[in-house]
This record gives sequence, C-alpha cells and structure tokens, in this order.
Amino acid sequence: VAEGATTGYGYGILGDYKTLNTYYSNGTYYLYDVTKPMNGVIETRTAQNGSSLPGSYSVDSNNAWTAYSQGADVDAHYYAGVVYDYYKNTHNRNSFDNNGSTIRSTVHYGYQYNNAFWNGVQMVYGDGDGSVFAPLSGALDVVAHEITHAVTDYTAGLEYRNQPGALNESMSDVFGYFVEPNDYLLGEDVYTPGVSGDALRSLSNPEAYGQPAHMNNYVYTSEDNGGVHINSGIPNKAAYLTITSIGKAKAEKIYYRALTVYLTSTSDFSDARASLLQSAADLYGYGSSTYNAVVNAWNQVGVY
Ligand SMILES: Cc1cc(C(=O)NCC(F)(F)F)no1
Ligand SMILES: [Ca+2]
Ligand SMILES: [Zn+2]
Repeated sequence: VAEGATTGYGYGILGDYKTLNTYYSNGTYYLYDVTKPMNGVIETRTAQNGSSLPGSYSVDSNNAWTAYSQGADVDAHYYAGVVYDYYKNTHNRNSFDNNGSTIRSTVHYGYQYNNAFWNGVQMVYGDGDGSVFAPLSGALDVVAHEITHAVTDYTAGLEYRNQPGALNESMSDVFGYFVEPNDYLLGEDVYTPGVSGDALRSLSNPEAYGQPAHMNNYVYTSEDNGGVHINSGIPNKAAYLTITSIGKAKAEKIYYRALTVYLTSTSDFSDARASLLQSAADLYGYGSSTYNAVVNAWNQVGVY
C-alpha cells in the first residue's frame, strides 16, 4: 500500500536495458523521479500522438517499461536524469533554472513528428517518421541539446535569431557533446535509422551536413530565424578546435562560465569570442596556453 519512490526498468528505443527512477501510487507506476537533490523532480509524459501539452503521465502497471511503445518514454526519462546529473555534478547547477525546477518531458508528440524542442516550459519529442528520425528522445545528445536551450533561456537568454540565435543553437550542440562525448556528431543515434554513420550535424566537420565552418561562408537568410541551425556551424567548429586543443574538462568550464556570466541576449559571434576569452582568462590566466588556444580557434573560423 506504500506510496513513494520505486525503481523500475525498461528498454529504450534501441532495445537497450535501463533502470528507471519511478513513483508508485495506488496501484500505478509513474515516470516521476524524486531522487534528485533539493526536490528537483524529473517527470515524463505522453501526448499520445496528439499535440496538446503537457499530456498525461506515462504510466505502467508493473514497473517493467518493456513495450516497444514505451521506448521513447524510457529514454526521455532516463536521459533527462543523465543531463540533470551532468549539470549538477559538473557545474553545480540544480536543474535548468539552478533552482530545482521540474524537468518535464512529453514524448509521442504529434504524428511521425521529425523534431524535438523546448517550448519555454518543457521538452517535447516527436516519434519521427521512422525514416528521417527514430523517436528523438532516443539520443542523449538531443536530450542534452533541448535541456541546454532551457539553461540558455535562464542565463544568457540569447535571442533565437541571426547570430545570437546561431550561438543559442551552438551552445545546445556543444553541451550535447559535453554530455555525450563519444563523438562530435549530433543526433546520430536517432537520425536516419536505416543509414549508419550519418547525423544531423557534426562539430568537427560542419560542412559535411551543409553548415559553414568559417565566417566567410556565413549564410544570410530569412529562413529558420536567420539560419540559426546553419550558421551554428561556425561557433560549433570553434568549439571543436577549442576542445581538441585544451581538452573537455577545461573547455566545458570555459563554455559554462561564458554562457552563465558573460553572454547576453544580443551577443553575436564576436561577443562569444570575447566572452570565452574572458572566461579563459578568469579560470586559467590571461595569455595562458588555454587562453591562446581559444584565440586560435576563433581565428581559424574567421571571428575576431
Ligand atoms: C533544420 C532543423 C534542425 C533542427 C534541430 O536541430 N532540432 C533539434 C534536434 F534536437 F532535433 F536536433 N530543427 O530544425
Ligand atoms: Ca553524439
Ligand atoms: Zn536547438
């Protein structure tokens, strides 16, 4: 009859076994994780292929979340926990607002919806059409990308258009790497399930997916809020060059400090260079090898 925190298990969309922090109440198990510090809650819901949010809690009768249709729910819930832990353990940030706000995800949004987004309040994931995308919560870097949009909104507040918007997108891709550092690709686990080796974007080789990697090739367009998903290739390349020269541990400290201390809603690429240099100076010293590596990275992408 007890009510409270339980541990379940299930399979993600790729058939991978994972344990889950769930909640039991009155004969039903919920994807509701109460294990995080300072009452930070993680909850996962389903839109049941409709488009009304937040939808109803994902529930199960026996805490074994093993149905194919539950894979997206399992992954959204588990990966949100991984991203929570990353920000808390690496940057001592308690949820996206640093105040323990509930991380709410809704899966099975829309019909064969090939995207995922942060709507200002929560994460939303489509199931994909099975050709372009598998269910999008099945990629840890995608989940980290979306939750980082929330972090950005509560910190720098980068406007979602033109250069600030491309920086906003880049921060989400870069922290997607920091959370899932096994490759420089984004979305590879859910992008084109029938094709191996490809991805939505690449930090190391933005051009491979039609993105510029140098300011000379900045795309001036009115599409996609001024090409925010295209022009992110330029700061993404600078991040890749920085990471490969100073290492992940230093890079993530510099990026987190720039995002939370120096960047503002209208920061452009040049402001990003300055913010990262200031952060490198603060943490590792003006003129240090770390500082100079950041100078070189942004020089190589033509941003001064
Ligand atoms: C073009 C285009 C790219 C994206 C994108 O990045 N979506 C977030 C992700 F998590 F699904 F990747 N949306 O429109
Ligand atoms: Ca990846
Ligand atoms: Zn994004």
